Amino acid sequence: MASAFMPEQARVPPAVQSPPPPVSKFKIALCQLSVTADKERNIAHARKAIVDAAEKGAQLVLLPEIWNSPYSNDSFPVYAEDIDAGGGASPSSSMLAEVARSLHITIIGGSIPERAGDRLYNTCCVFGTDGKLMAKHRKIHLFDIDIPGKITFMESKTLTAGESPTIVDTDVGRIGIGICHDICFQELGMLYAARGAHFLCYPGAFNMTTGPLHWELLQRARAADNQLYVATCSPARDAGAGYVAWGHSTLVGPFGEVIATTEHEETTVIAEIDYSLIELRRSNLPLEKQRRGDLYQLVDVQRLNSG
Ligand SMILES: O=C(O)CCC(=O)C(=O)O
Repeated sequence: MASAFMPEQARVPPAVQSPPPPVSKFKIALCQLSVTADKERNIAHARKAIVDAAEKGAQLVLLPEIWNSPYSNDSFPVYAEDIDAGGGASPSSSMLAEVARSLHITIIGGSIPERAGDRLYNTCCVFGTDGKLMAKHRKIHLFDIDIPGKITFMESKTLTAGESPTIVDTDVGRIGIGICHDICFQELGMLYAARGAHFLCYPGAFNMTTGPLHWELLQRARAADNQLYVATCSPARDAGAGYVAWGHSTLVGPFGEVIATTEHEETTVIAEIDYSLIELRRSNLPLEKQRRGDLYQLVDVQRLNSG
């Protein structure tokens, strides 16, 4: 028999309405970069792609997961940078801060291996138009997979999982950040939507096994579930690399529609985001009003714990 009883800890504050976005329309660039073993080259190469994207009108630039280093457990400790140390300890994030400030754009800086004390994280830095570091997201769900004969990879061999969801108010809207495998967990996307996000950004590097099946499916699902924009950005594919990335960086709109995408070569996808579509889709199909909060609820643990 159905019960009306709702345990105390499942009573969460109501969802936050998305605040009016600071811009209604803007261009985003997804820089699907080639990545090599040469870190200096990777940094200069990323800078050039960002400058080119800004020249084409992009106000928000998204980079791939692990764009300054090969994606491997051997490389993470070697390429890791101490983002908080200052004084040139993180050439990758210094470049992003400088270019965001000089071009007056918002950058979601993909991810790089981060060193913090004796731990390593897979970390995304968000820079505002003044070049300030606005947020740092450490990948919450580490990618451990074992499909014999196809793909085995254990991020947990070297990396530590982040402990916090990351949502950030930028000049181009309220953005929820996830890194790659974080996209598989729908609760995180729902949580960001419940906290008023307009947009979810996932730097990612899916592979040749899960990429064809899950990459676009998950992006469209997160967008359609939550009626907001979703963008992903992958490294370009290098068939000779130890880890072969799927590519296919994509922007999805709030009806689950693919707005812009690409294949696996190096390129920059530039597309327009129109936030008025979020309201349109939410009034066409009012999922939030139809939701049966009397039967099930998402528990926002952080909001519960903060009283
Ligand atoms: O979830 C997947 O299938 C791929 C995830 C991944 O490649 C990653 O987290 O780096």
